[in-house]
Amino acid sequence: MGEESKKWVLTVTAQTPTNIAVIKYWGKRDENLILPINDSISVTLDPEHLCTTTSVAVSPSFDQDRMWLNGKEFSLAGGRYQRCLKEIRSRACDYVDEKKGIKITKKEWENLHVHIASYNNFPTAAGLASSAAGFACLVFALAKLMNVKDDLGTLSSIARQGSGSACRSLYGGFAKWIMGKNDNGSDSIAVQLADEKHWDDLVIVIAVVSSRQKETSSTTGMRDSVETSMLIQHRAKIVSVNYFGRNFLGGFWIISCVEKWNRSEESPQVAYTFDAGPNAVMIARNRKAAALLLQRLLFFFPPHSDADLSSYVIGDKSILQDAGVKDMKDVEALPPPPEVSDKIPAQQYKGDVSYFICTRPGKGPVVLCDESKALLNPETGYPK
Ligand SMILES: Nc1ncnc2c1ncn2[C@@H]1O[C@H](COP(=O)(O)OP(=O)(O)OP(=O)(O)O)[C@@H](O)[C@H]1O
Ligand SMILES: C[C@@](O)(CCOP(=O)(O)OP(=O)(O)O)CC(=O)O
Repeated sequence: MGEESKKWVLTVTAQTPTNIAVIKYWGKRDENLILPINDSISVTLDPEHLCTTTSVAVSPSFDQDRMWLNGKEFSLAGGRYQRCLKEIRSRACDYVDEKKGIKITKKEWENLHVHIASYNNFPTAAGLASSAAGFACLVFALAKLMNVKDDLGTLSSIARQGSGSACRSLYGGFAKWIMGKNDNGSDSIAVQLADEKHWDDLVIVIAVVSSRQKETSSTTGMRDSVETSMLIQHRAKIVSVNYFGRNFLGGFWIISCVEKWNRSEESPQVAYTFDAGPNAVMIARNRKAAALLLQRLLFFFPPHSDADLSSYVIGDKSILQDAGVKDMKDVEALPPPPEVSDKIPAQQYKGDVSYFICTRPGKGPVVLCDESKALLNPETGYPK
């Protein structure tokens, strides 16, 4: 290849949502292929509030595959990254861009290196499913770059090999990861159950108790559970006992607040769930329930007095308006919820929650055409 022809760079940028499981994946029957021991179901969260953006580039001038995560170079040596790259490369198709004079044959993709730059707009490895959005975005962006023609089900089975929960992030709305039966994992794929419009007034409120990196990863946590627990089918309990760790109390008081309220109503208003960490995820059946929930949460878990409300409740702030809370004065004026007994003064937990994220079901992966959103320079293929 002449020096002139080494100059071209081809890039694609994609954005992919994260997801929260309502029926959890917990435990693998195959650690390498990442095959689960049960089906799982999740809600995809609105990428406007929580998402990964990944730019990928290919150029004959690159001499190795490289990745930058949240601005820092990140090794691609791990087996999970290598497997995703290999699977996508093996499905690459001929690509022609006559205007730019680029022609890449299926065979040539095998020897071309890629650059990857990714950014999570939320804390990484803190129990907010960064690996789910991250691997889904990596696989989706690479598939677009390499002109892969396979369907989303196949892409989900590749993302699964990066991180199990990632396979569900290939779809908007509500997704199911079918565990499958085959030893080679070919039938362990995710499917969409319903799109994001199916239940469009569902509101998800995440109490971020700690955005520090987790002390135990999901991978290690579920391996320990499978190896040591005879009660894996009761894993919800096991997760809470083993992995709340230091921030256990924040999560515990949130459960207690939600339970008390649900019991006082005719039917449950809010469901709650935890992934492998202390952050509580609450799912309100509609906006009215979400506003009432937020009033309760802000009453029991007010921010420190010097905090700024707009950074304490982030995401879909319209729920704050529905709750009638405009500023810190409104937070301080919130009365104890009616289900709290008049005789015992309600206990409040100031500062126990770092912040709340209000969000809703969202759309699946998209390609971003706006050049300003790209993380790699289109001329050089290096981070901007
Ligand atoms: N944008 C990204 N692109 C590629 N890989 C990512 C990205 N973000 C996170 N990861 C990978 O995921 C790992 C973090 O996954 P981990 O399961 O420990 O935490 P989490 O996904 O944030 O939490 P959980 O899965 O328990 O909800 C990172 O170390 C990195 O390898
Ligand atoms: C508690 C969970 O969030 C576990 C997620 O585990 P990961 O998908 O992060 O684990 P690996 O497959 O080892 O990468 C439940 C769920 O998302 O279903």
